[in-house]
Amino acid sequence: MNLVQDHPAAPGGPGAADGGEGVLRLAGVTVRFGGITAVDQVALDVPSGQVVGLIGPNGAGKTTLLDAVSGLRTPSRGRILLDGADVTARSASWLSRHGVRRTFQRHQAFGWLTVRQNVLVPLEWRTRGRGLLGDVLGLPHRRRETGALLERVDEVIELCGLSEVRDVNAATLPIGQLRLLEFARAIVDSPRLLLLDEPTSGLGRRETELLSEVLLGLVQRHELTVILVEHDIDFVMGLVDRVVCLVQGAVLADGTPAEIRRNPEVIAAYLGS
Ligand SMILES: Nc1ncnc2c1ncn2[C@@H]1O[C@H](COP(=O)(O)OP(=O)(O)OP(=O)(O)O)[C@@H](O)[C@H]1O
Repeated sequence: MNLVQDHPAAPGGPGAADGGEGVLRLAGVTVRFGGITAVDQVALDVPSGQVVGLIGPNGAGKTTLLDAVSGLRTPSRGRILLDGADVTARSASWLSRHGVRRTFQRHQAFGWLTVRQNVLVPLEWRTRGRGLLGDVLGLPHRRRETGALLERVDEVIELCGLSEVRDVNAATLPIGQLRLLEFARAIVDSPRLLLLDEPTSGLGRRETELLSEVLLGLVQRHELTVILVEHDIDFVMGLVDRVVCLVQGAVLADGTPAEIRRNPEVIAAYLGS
């Protein structure tokens, strides 16, 4: 089974609506919480295979923007297009089945499941509700399908340096391995668009390097499109093609890492001298 980016396309097909050519297009996306405008008319086109760093001070709206793109929060105004199709009102589960996967600042692993079982969970939908763990004991053709999914799970566990703790309950893992598990869960179903919310927080230097290597490998091999929210500026700048700086919900600057590093407004608002 080829799990690499074989998600159903968004209805309308690639580029079908509005002439959208990028994987993701944000048009005037605004998210309000009562009187607070957390995201303010953000417009962004992200082409396939691009790695975008989303930076900005605390409270700038970075996580809220990821929430909107991943379907956890419906924008108050504006539109979100995926492969040219309007997905503004789509649910998080619909978007995840169509290749939009994410991590969270606080990991979402199930503590009572092993690492392997945790990494299986995002693949459950591919069994059409039959129950993946139950399939292991099922009919021969089901066992073959399930075998391919388990192979993929073990491949990702190894890629993320978690093989030694594969059968350990997640609750007993240190924070660094929990973050890597969160990352493994986000990539196991071969997303087209990967949204990472501060993936290096809690990681040691070696783990950060590992994450960076795995991410670069995925981007190079599979044209994975990534939006990365991160405060570790060296990590961001070394990894991304493009940096977008948000301040008070709005885009302050958008450019290459080198352009952003020397942008006086970004330096004043966030980077410092
Ligand atoms: N559920 C909510 N209800 C009300 N206000 C919220 C909610 N979530 C976020 N906010 C507000 O929206 C603004 C943007 O918050 P958000 O968490 O998106 O910022 P951020 O850039 O991700 O910050 P950080 O770098 O600290 O994670 C902040 O003013 C925050 O207090």
